[in-house]
Amino acid sequence: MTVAEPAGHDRRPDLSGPDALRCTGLRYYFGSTRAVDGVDLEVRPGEVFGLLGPNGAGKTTAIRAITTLLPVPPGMVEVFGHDCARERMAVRRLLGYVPQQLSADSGLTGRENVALFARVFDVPRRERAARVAAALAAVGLTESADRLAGTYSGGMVRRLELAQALVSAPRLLILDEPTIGLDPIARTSVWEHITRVRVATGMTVLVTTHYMDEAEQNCDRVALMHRGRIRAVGSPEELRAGLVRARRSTGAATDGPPTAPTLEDVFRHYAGSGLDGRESTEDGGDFRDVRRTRRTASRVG
Ligand SMILES: Nc1ncnc2c1ncn2[C@@H]1O[C@H](COP(=O)(O)OP(=O)(O)OP(=O)(O)O)[C@@H](O)[C@H]1O
Repeated sequence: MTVAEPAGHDRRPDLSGPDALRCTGLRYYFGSTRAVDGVDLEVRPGEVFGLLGPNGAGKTTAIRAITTLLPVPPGMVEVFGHDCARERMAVRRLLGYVPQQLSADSGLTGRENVALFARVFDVPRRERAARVAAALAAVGLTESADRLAGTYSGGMVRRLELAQALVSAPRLLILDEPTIGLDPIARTSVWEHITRVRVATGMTVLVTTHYMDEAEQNCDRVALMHRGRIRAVGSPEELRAGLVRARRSTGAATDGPPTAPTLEDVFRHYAGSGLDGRESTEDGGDFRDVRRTRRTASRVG
């Protein structure tokens, strides 16, 4: 597969260089609401890293700080060694960002949507057409490239937005809930394309989700976030093994036949509530999901 990338782009991640992302005591408060409350995080070059948490955990706020859309003091966020506060433009050039709010224009074709991003991100004029075509091919939209985005299905719109983010050949691709509101087949398809692009380019991927099954299947490591704080970090296997050890040490695993813990169990252990936000639905978790799904539907329809 040919994926849009600059000449000389090394497909293997440089593990000797700085972390793809480093957050040190990252904080962001909206008035008295501590949306992000002292987050330390390292994402290694080339990994797919999942930020997991229920509605309101602080994932989007953290992502907006990382993408320089919210101002944070120097020293809190670095992308490939560049400080988000001091070197904002350098950081932006390294990032591809697919926000939760849908960003494709339904009145433009798929190709025009991606071309717009190529212009905004200063892809050299003579490379643009080839890079746009390669980004569309990377997400399986070549056949539909000249149709209006307003005629696309929800999964196709999400893939189009992925192509928009890929056309500038980012080193760190950030996806905020990339599969929210999609049916299981479309979710699988979006993930297949993310994985193929990652393998083809060696880019680092940071993704937020509250779908545990997606995190289990697609992330090398995950951070469990709850009420603005990171409660645990590791590969899904490490986190599950840690819970088995914790249960053994407290004697909790001795009753009945052993059951392999899920990431949901791990999250409950560290956060005291489920990743599905069941305990937080009273403050609107379900409503926000419905609202988001509607937003997706209205853009697609
Ligand atoms: N613009 C804002 N003004 C005030 N409070 C906000 C704002 N944006 C987010 N918050 C609050 O900050 C907290 C974290 O919200 P955030 O959207 O970062 O969580 P999240 O984990 O991304 O949730 P979701 O999965 O629902 O998007 C919540 O309590 C939320 O109500």
